[in-house]
Amino acid sequence: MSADVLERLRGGLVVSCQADPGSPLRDPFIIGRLALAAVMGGARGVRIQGFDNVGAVRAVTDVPIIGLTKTDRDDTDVYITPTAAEAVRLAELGAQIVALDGTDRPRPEPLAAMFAAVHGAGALVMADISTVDEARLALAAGADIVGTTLSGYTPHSRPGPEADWMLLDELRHAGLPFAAEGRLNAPDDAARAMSAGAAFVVVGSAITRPDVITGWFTRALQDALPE
Ligand SMILES: CC(=O)N[C@H](C=O)[C@@H](O)[C@H](O)[C@H](O)COP(=O)(O)O
Repeated sequence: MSADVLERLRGGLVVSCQADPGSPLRDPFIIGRLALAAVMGGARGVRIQGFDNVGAVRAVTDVPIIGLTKTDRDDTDVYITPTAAEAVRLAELGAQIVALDGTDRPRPEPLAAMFAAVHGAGALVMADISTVDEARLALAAGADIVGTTLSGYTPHSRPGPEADWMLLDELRHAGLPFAAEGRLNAPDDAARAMSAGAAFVVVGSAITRPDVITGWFTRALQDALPE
């Protein structure tokens, strides 16, 4: 795998097509349809969670797939692709990029070994980080790109209803290659992230979680009701 796949994504939108436990969209056929709709709208790539979903999406489109698993484990807070075996399986199923937790939290397997396994399987590594220090460490350990995915989701990163704009600035000033991901909930946010130096932008909820989007609207209506 060459870095060509990153060039295909550069300057473009990646749509994360995921359905959480309990969602009526949690079905590989539906995830495949969401991915096709995203491609129809101009997405350069898709971010897909789970083996069955990666397989289903690979069967219907050849756009680059960023694959990941979400695995709840008792021994660690790391849940995005926590093991090399999962990472390699994603690559075998057709993910050209494997996303995995690149935070500095205790993890079941060392980062460098996981990166080597992904590269050995012919895929690239997107390390999902929550701070600029984690980005530095992950890139030094061999990640091909970092994603701001986990900012706000670790105890030591900035929480907030908005994207972590400060982290984007820090990554740019440090000269580190990054994808912007997380709480980019409007086209203007995506454009701002690109202007802030992102190689590409990943949007999930605002495009593919209708339950979440509906909640934004219903809450706005409730707030607008007269007392
Ligand atoms: C923190 C975490 O587990 N993020 C997940 C990573 O794959 C997804 O649930 C998000 O939808 C994705 O990162 C895109 O973000 P947003 O949905 O905010 O556009």
